[in-house]
Amino acid sequence: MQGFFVRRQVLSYIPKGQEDLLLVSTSSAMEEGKAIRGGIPVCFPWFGSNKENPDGPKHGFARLLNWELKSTEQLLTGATRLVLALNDSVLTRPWWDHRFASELVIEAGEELSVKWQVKNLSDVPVTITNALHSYFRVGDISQVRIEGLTGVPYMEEIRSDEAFAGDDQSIVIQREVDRSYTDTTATCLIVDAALDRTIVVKKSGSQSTVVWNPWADLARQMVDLGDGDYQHFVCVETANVWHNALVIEPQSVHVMQ
Ligand SMILES: O=P(O)(O)OC[C@H]1O[C@@H](O)[C@H](O)[C@@H](O)[C@@H]1O
Repeated sequence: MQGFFVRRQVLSYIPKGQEDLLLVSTSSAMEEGKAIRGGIPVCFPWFGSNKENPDGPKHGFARLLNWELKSTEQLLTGATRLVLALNDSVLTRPWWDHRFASELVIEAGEELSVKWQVKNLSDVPVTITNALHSYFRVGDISQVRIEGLTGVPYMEEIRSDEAFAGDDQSIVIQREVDRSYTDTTATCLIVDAALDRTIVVKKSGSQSTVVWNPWADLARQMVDLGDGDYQHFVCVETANVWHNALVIEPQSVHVMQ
């Protein structure tokens, strides 16, 4: 196994003898203040646009700022553990005027584990939406099947403001897909025929799963996505969105993994 991280997120995780589990576009920005197009960005304290503060950055500020590296450790299992921290500061309060302490615990060994937690240090309850916005690498998007979301209702903003009833089959992506599945804690499987592997996405502390691929037209308009990149990833995101937004009481912690 090999792993690569920046002080914001995981970039890469290469299981022994396999292709990288994740994709980062070669056209991605890498400087602080700009989102990284790939790996596992953290969306917090809101997912998508912030309706109360439309000038706030899309998907929140956590993916734009460098976090503090708190520790690195080699575990007895041989895995590597990194702990990153992001607290409220003069950089975050203009966007979201709440006090918080957040940690990202990354363990890369036989499996990759990403645990994100946030403590509300304000004296009022706060409402957040969030996501671990994983870009999973696939051999060929048109040969991918996503299992685990059969029958789960979803929102698909590009088609309607109304919720869709769940599909009765596993998901196949043949056009732009931007779906927020709600009220689901299910494990998902990304069955990748071209790379002959199945990625198992387990989660906890998450009631929503977002599935996104921009497909060719939207991908062409994205300056930070290289030609043909859309064919080689699918985002299956561990999230809390729409009516699954979280209310965190003062001094309480929410953990999502
Ligand atoms: O371009 P961004 O801000 O990284 O967002 C990428 C996509 O992220 C997905 O999670 C959203 O559901 C999409 O609506 C969005 O387009």
